[in-house]
Amino acid sequence: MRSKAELHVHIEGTLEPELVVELARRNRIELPTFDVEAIRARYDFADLQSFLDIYYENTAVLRTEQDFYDLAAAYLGRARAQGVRHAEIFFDPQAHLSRGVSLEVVFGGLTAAMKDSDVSAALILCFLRDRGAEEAEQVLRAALPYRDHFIGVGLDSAEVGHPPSLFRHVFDIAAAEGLRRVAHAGEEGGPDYVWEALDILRVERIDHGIRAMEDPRLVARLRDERIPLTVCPLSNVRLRAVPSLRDHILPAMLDEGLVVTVNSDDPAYFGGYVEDNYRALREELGMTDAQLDQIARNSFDASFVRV
Ligand SMILES: Nc1ncnc2[nH]cnc12
Ligand SMILES: [Zn+2]
Repeated sequence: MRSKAELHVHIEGTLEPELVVELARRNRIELPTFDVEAIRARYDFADLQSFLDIYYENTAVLRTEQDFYDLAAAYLGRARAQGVRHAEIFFDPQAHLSRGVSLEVVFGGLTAAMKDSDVSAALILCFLRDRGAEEAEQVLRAALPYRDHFIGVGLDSAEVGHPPSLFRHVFDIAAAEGLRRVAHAGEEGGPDYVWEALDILRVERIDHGIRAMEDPRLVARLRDERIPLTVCPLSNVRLRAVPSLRDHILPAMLDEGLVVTVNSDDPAYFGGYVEDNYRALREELGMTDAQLDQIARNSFDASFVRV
């Protein structure tokens, strides 16, 4: 199996139904069902928002440092089995702060699991764009005492209607703190969101970015500046950003000379971890070993931490 880095995975998106049930029992939280197959049966999504509704609902079972430890330890173990040598992991502090779970608990559990793993790992703090720029700035300021625990900031959650330009100021603060910058753009939103992420937020990677392919000038910019794109093929299929894997634009992105990487996004929800994405590209899209080798090399070139 190829060694690879994973650059686009949300730790909350690695919460498998089995762990949802275990943590709900441990924390005495009521669930609509304790049947893991019934939970999984709900994972039939019409679009990004219908997924996010369930994703945030399930995070309610994460309460204690031990819960965050168990979540990250489970992901790192699975990632290791899929050839991941290094992971740059997103987390959504607002999804926890809003439930009364402190940053100390979140950072404590995640970083302890990272220390105990032999997979190299780093955290990227994501702002929930649908909660606005003011709250994003509050979260960043609250997280600065934990500055040593994360390497960068990102922008996720419901894309359309929440353009990157709204977050200029908080990304400026992050840059001044020496934090790396990424943003989800061009997943459901158009190429204009990718332009804004580059020009206004000064991001160093684009998360998803598949719709950038609609704008030849943007494709040229991404190629010329070697801006990496963290593409998530199984996610795009499950969230209906593309009709099927066979229709995915990823091979064309590679042909354009873009620095494409392949990632799992929210593997507990989308039917596979990162190697499962590589395998699907080979089996369903007929991508060659040489193409997949290039993608794996790109993942190390595009990572913020050298391994
Ligand atoms: N694919 C995705 N897009 C936007 N926000 C997310 N949060 C978790 N997964 C996401
Ligand atoms: Zn994502």
